[in-house]
Amino acid sequence: MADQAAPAQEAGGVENAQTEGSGQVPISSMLQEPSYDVEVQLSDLQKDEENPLGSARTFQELGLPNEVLQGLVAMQFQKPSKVQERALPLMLSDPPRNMIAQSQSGTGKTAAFVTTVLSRVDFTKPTQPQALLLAPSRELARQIESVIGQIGQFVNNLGVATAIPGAIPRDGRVDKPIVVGTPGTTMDLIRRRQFDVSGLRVLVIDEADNMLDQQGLGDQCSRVKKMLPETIQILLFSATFPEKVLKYATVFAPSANMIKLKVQELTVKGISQMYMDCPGEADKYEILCKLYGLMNIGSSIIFVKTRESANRIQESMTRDGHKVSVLHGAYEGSERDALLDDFRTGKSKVLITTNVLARGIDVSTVSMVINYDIPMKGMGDAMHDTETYLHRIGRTGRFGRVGVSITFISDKKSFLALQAIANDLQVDLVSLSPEDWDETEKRVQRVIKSSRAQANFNPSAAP
Ligand SMILES: Nc1ncnc2c1ncn2[C@@H]1O[C@H](COP(=O)(O)OP(=O)(O)OP(=O)(O)O)[C@@H](O)[C@H]1O
Repeated sequence: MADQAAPAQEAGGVENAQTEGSGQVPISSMLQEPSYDVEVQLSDLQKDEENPLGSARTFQELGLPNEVLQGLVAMQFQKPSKVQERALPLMLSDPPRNMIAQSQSGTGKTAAFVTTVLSRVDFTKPTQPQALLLAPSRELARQIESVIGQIGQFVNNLGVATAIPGAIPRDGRVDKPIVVGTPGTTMDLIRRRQFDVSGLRVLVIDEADNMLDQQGLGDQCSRVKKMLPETIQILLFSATFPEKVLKYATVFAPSANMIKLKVQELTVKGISQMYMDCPGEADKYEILCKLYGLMNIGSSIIFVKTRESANRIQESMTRDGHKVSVLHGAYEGSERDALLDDFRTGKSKVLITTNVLARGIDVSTVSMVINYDIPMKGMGDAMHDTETYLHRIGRTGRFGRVGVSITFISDKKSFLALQAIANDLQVDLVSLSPEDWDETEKRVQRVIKSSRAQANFNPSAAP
């Protein structure tokens, strides 16, 4: 069976999310001056106990194996973030206990579960799969593989297999201690007996709310789990856990330790959330080009609803002299890999994509995210999708960086949807007007400049 990581609708959000857009606060009344401070450096943020990056302890105090510690030091991780500090001791305790952990986008969840996996695996058995990590897209699986390679660079016999389409030949075997994959391919490999799961001791599910969603990947993940040893330690991670999915998560990972965020903690302070009030749908394209024409933005991502509109916008922007790439689920795996690699290295700076890249992708140079189409979900796109909004804007403002998100609204439906999202997240949004480009430029450039300055200030947050 093929992976459902890139469905035709490219809906990466949680279909069953319980989002109550009840209170009616007019967006215009939420207007505020953006506040960010370039002078705040990562080391300062990490001293702040209230900050999600802050912590009272050091990695050395967490009792990690030496070679893993060395890897963290080599990555210039000076201190654990809050989720790392709190989750690591719980995940590493004996006997192993399940974990459900929520923490804001870009606060180091990946490093937390990768560190756990590297600490749990017995590398003297280099051909025996012992840890399985599942992610919703091939891009995220490859990224996790790369983080394992970095944090695990001093581990003897480190081996990682990727269970993504095309990676393991039909007659091949999964014979590495760590396996990272998408659920469909992983399920196929287990069923075809190419993947011996009997020695697995840890299962990590990243973007767990999305992965356990019964309308999407939930069925595949449940099937995979049924084939694994009953005693396996289950670790579920995400920036969002809507109540309904959380309930199922507690069944999927019974008796789990839990780290949860309050609603007002969901957003990352460094992301300056703005919206562009476009006169109509037909004006959005021109406004987008004007934004890119006026400003020197650096790396940015433009999220649209469908593959077709992604292609259309890319073709038009290219014709109009902008250098932009497009990535979505219709591309072949190897093309997708090359496109994202080019974006990571800065070879391409503007990426137009769908929800397939809404979650998890970590490119620290991204200073702007555009929601060209506001994320919606449900039959006929009837409902605003707060979770996908949060994950999309979380592609910027990573680990103490600042960034800007601009959501385009063009009619009553999109206006109300954004209002409901702002209400769900209890955030203020800054209004941008296509009538006043001087002001727009000033507001956006201020954040972009801060983002650049910050990258220079702060070597450990630099790409
Ligand atoms: N303790 C640390 N010190 C410094 N940088 C860190 C630390 N932990 C993680 N990072 C860096 O922060 C960035 C974001 O981390 P990561 O991708 O793990 O976030 P995440 O919480 O998984 O985000 P998302 O919710 O988007 O999946 C990465 O570039 C990572 O290298």
